[in-house]
Amino acid sequence: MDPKDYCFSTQISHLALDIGGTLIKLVYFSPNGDNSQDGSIVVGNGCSVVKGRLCFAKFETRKIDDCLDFIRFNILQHSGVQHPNGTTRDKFPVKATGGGAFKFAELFKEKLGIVFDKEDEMHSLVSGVNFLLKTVPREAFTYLDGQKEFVQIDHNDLYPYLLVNIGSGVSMIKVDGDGKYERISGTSLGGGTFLGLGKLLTKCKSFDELLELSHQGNNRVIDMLVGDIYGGTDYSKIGLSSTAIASSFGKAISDGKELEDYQPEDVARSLLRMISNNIGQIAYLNALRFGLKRIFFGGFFIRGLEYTMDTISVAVHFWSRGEAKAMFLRHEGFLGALGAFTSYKDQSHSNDLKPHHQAVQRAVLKCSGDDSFRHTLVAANINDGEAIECSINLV
Ligand SMILES: Nc1ncnc2c1ncn2[C@@H]1O[C@H](COP(=O)(O)OP(=O)(O)O)[C@@H](O)[C@H]1O
Ligand SMILES: CC(C)(COP(=O)(O)O)[C@@H](O)C(=O)NCCC(=O)O
Repeated sequence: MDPKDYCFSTQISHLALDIGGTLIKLVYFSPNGDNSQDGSIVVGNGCSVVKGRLCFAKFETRKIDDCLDFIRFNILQHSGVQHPNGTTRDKFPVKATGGGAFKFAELFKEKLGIVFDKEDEMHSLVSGVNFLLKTVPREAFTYLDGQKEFVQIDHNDLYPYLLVNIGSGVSMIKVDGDGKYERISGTSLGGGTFLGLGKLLTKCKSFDELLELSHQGNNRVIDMLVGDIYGGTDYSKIGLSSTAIASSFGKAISDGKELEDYQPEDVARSLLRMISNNIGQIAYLNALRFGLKRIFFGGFFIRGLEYTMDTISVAVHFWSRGEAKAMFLRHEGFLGALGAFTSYKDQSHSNDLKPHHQAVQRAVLKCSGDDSFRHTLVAANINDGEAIECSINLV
């Protein structure tokens, strides 16, 4: 990882982590160098506004030591919170969500002197999506037939919607407003299944390698199509074309082949299609249960991959007969971390802390066009989303 890809122009003042089953996601605020001396501009009511960027990074959970090093060297020491000898000089409030906020709490305390301020995972996911949809322009888009189209979000007509977060596993949450939500379903066949089965079946070592393989593959070599069963014709009476998948991996039962006889790229393609299709279908069924027309898909499984988004969109479109719409998010993998970040506003104010360690107290991540601050989106490390220019209020 090259430090130049991250935002370290000045001290990092706020950090939120989402520690999941597969990946650790980080969102941190890097104030601009052009703020006044203490990094802030006073705007009245004892409130100061700091301009800067929300930056994003991710690590594999199994390589948690890399994440600890990153935080130690690039955030704590860089911000003067920790001496190079490891002693911690200041309190640095860190928001944490995901299962790892519990599992690794002791480790972070022991290695970095950080005590997590824990936020609920579902709550954070919902806060993250609402924040993105309400404040970041051109965040949500549809993807169908190779066409990406940004969706204009009407703030007065945002709810209800279904959020489908595809991480290691999949959570489906009906969202009715800010902090108003219910987890209505889920499935254990998620991104972890794709990666886990993919590693076993293709011997590839990483998610990126598996995706790369899937690009080159042809799922029809392994999937049993309707046409394979119906002698090349459609089953039009029930609306199934001859090219529709009748049974994922179904050809493998009759080909008399071993795993080695299949090309790994075809296996990867079939697997990606199976997982994406299945999630699209379960999502649609849950949307139907509650009469929801809009479905937002998040989680790092999607990774902006056209084939994945197309498969999910087609599944939703097909099963809902065009009634429901699948939508995707540019910061798809950072929903939980962003949600945890926005929860800084709930913290109580402490006068003892330096400005850059103060709690963010108002509802206060302003990126939208209707305030006086510029909100250009800045390209950053393409693997880790895009930095978001914004300002935060310190009270
Ligand atoms: N670089 C990567 N390494 C591992 N898995 C990745 C990577 N990029 C995307 N993924 C996919 O994203 C999934 C994890 O998504 P994420 O939303 O971070 O879930 P979690 O919170 O459970 O870690 C993985 O199971 C895998 O399918
Ligand atoms: C347990 C989890 C919320 C953890 O979140 P994750 O780390 O997978 O993002 C998620 O894996 C999940 O919802 N699994 C599906 C369980 C089920 O409903 O069958």
